[in-house]
Amino acid sequence: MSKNTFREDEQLKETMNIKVVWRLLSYLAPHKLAVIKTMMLMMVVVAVEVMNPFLLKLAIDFFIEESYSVGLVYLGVAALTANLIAMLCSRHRVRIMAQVSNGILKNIRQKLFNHIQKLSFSFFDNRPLGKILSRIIGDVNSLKQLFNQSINNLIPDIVMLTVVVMIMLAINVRLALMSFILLPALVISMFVIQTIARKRWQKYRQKRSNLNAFIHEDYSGIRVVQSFARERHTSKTFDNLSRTSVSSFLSAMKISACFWPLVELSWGVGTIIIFWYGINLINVGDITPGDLVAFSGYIGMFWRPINNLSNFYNSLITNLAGAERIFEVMDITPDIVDCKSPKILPSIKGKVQFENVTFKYDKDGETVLKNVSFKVDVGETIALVGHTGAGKTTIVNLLTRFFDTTEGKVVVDGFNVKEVTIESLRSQMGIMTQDTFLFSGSIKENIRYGKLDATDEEIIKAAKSVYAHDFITKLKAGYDTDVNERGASLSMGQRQLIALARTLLADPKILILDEATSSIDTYTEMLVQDGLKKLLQGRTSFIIAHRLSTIRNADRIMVIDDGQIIESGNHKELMDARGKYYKLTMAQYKFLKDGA
Ligand SMILES: Nc1ncnc2c1ncn2[C@@H]1O[C@H](COP(=O)(O)OP(=O)(O)OP(=O)(O)O)[C@@H](O)[C@H]1O
Repeated sequence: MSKNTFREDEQLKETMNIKVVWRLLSYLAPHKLAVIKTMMLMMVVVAVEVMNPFLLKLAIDFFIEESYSVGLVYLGVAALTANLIAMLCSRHRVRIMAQVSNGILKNIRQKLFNHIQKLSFSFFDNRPLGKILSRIIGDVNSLKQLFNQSINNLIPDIVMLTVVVMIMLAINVRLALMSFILLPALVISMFVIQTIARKRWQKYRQKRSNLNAFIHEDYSGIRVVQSFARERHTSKTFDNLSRTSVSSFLSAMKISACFWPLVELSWGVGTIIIFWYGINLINVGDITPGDLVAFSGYIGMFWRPINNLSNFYNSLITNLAGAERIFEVMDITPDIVDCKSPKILPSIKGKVQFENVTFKYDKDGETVLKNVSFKVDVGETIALVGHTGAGKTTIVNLLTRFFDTTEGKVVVDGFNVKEVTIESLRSQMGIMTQDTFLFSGSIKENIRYGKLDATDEEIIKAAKSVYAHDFITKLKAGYDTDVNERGASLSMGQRQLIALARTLLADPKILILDEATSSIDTYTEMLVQDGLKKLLQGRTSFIIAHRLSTIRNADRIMVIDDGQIIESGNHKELMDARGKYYKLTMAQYKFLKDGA
């Protein structure tokens, strides 16, 4: 699968709108009580609002016409009290719903974050980090408005509309039917608009995601950008992406903006029709003037929820694209998952066996490992050497189950790695890869990452064993020195030493060091090797290194070439055999000698 870059739009699977909506609504389930409470509060508000025009009709048709001022005062006081209560209920409702909608967003974001963390390397390999961030932050935020509106307006507006329609029908059926005359045309136009708008909002979210991906990539590679003085070039790319994002937004907005004028036009025309028709009905004695005044109050209450509902519909269309993108990621199943009834790998000794392992990264891709078999005894140190791209890292990727074998099996202490839980397997392995990643925080915190409950003494001991202690204590704040994001304030070699201490602190039974000391100077490496020798005792370890002096003392050296083990033995045996290992060693020796 080719990597989706900032240059390409992410493709979404078509999902039915209604399914996405139901799925979104299911997040309301844990907040049932709060929603019911809000609805009850809203009922009070709706009842008072609906009552107001009726009180006006009473005032006009009875108290004013019959000059009964005491009744008018009572009516005024009752109306004022009812409206005050409604106002308090409304305030309380808004507060509850703010809590509910924020709770839902937190829940969705947490779920998405946890899910993405479990996804396989291929997920991360195939899309830029900026696009992933765009989903966790941008798309989840876009749901906020949707939830706020849906809870605050949707249900109350539907209730209000139903009650008002019933009252209008009760006042006068013909007048009421006249009010609904424009509705079918409005619904059809809205449907047409939404079909176009949804596509446009999807496009906008894709373009925004591309922009995020580019910003993330550019800032991550800022050293390369600046060292090649490519700032003008990247600014131009940014400008292009940003323009595309803005124009896709404007294009979507243009169509969405048709919603409100349409509703307002219908509202205006509808009101004119009612007054024209209502006056005719008064003239023939079908309704009283009070009925028409009350009706004109209800007509406002009829169109306002319709306006709100159309706003909600508009916001649903606008933000549904965000929800679709969130659910699409949630539905991706990791390539590597626990089998149906996995065993917990008991505390291992460290015996490893590869049985006829064949592997391809992609189904249709190249075969990277070809029928590889070997056995490693408890405590053995195995070195994997070979040309770039020969398949060394792939072997340890299969052992740690970052990928699954295409054929054959990988066995640890008699257990097929596919049949045990991933957590019980990986928690007994210490893996240090080429890209030494340090988290923002202090050196101490970074080393402690290997064992979260480690004491300061244990941390210092681990650092001492890899000869990191000396340079750490020379730093201004010692172990409390901040390493900045990704360890930017340290040299590559220093970062590797810290990562090495972190891996060793975890006290793994199987240790994997993939180019773990490649950036450390030869002298320090010699010291580190010395320290490692003691630490490797009793542990099975796999060491991958291009610098062959690093692995000279390994119990066994396996030479990988074109996905196969072509030589295996200790340094002396392989040198005596004068095969590939001998050639590689001599070539390196000559290179160093010529360079000296
Ligand atoms: N995630 C991946 N998806 C597809 N192909 C991959 C992936 N990782 C590695 N490969 C391919 O698999 C082959 C073996 O890669 P591997 O990383 O195992 O080599 P290596 O011997 O460790 O190389 P190096 O010494 O450069 O680290 C290479 O041809 C590489 O292009």
